[in-house]
Amino acid sequence: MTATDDAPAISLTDVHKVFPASGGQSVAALERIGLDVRPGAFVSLLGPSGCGKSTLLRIIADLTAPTTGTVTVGGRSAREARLARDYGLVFQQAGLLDWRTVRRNVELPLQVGGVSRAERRAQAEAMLDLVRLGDVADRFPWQLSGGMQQRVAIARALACRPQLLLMDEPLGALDEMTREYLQGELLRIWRDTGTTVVFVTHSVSEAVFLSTDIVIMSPRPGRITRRIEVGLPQPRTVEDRTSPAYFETVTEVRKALHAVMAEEPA
Ligand SMILES: Nc1ncnc2c1ncn2[C@@H]1O[C@H](COP(=O)(O)OP(=O)(O)OP(=O)(O)O)[C@@H](O)[C@H]1O
Repeated sequence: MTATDDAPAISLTDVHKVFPASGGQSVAALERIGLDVRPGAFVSLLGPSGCGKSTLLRIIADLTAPTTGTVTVGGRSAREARLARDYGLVFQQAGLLDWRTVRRNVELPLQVGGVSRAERRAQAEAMLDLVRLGDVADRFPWQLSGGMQQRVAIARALACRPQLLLMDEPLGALDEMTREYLQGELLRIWRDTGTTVVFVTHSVSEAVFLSTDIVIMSPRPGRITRRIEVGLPQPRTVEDRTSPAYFETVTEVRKALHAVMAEEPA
């Protein structure tokens, strides 16, 4: 489970992804992607619909193979990292099993990995405490709010103590208040665990509040056009959302996105 000490958490070199499309055509979903992510970073992928954010995340997770190019996760191939359960995944929908209690949902990846009953119970409880849901461990997912379900999904993704957390619009389906609350919670969990995070979002304000780095992408073909380091102080708090530095960064990111949109054919 240990990565090579000074290896980047993720490294992509000259990654291309072409999907077949109807009528014998093809879609260049990603072109010439080069990206290094340092351990402990919180990197957001931001860009208009269809620029390849999810495809990039899926390639890092080894759920999709790149057409060409190389991907390493913690110094090993994406496949080796997947087999070593070196990352956790969270999607927009929590995807919990309704017939299993919250605790047994969090235990599932440990059970699949052959971890003993006592150990997986202890680990699930630690993760539920981390997301502050220890008191609902014996309930079923359908008895929880959408925000609580997403917190269970985060606990499940962290159950194997991965070095990397890959999140595809994990807060996208939640109402604004719950979303803001969970952004704060996510920052706390990121600090407590030291996990590297790659986070797909459409929200500029969310990306600025959460990230150490924002990667801006453009579509057709999907490319990285800019990387913006977010210099806001850590640890961030709700008050940071009203600071001049926060608004300056939001404006900078918005301008970078507008530049991408301006290149789009009408
Ligand atoms: N399995 C697939 N087969 C064919 N084309 C695909 C497939 N998956 C993605 N694509 C195409 O690749 C491009 C990038 O898609 P992707 O879902 O990665 O973009 P995205 O930036 O995540 O979009 P959104 O913000 O709308 O979720 C799009 O043109 C999409 O239609």
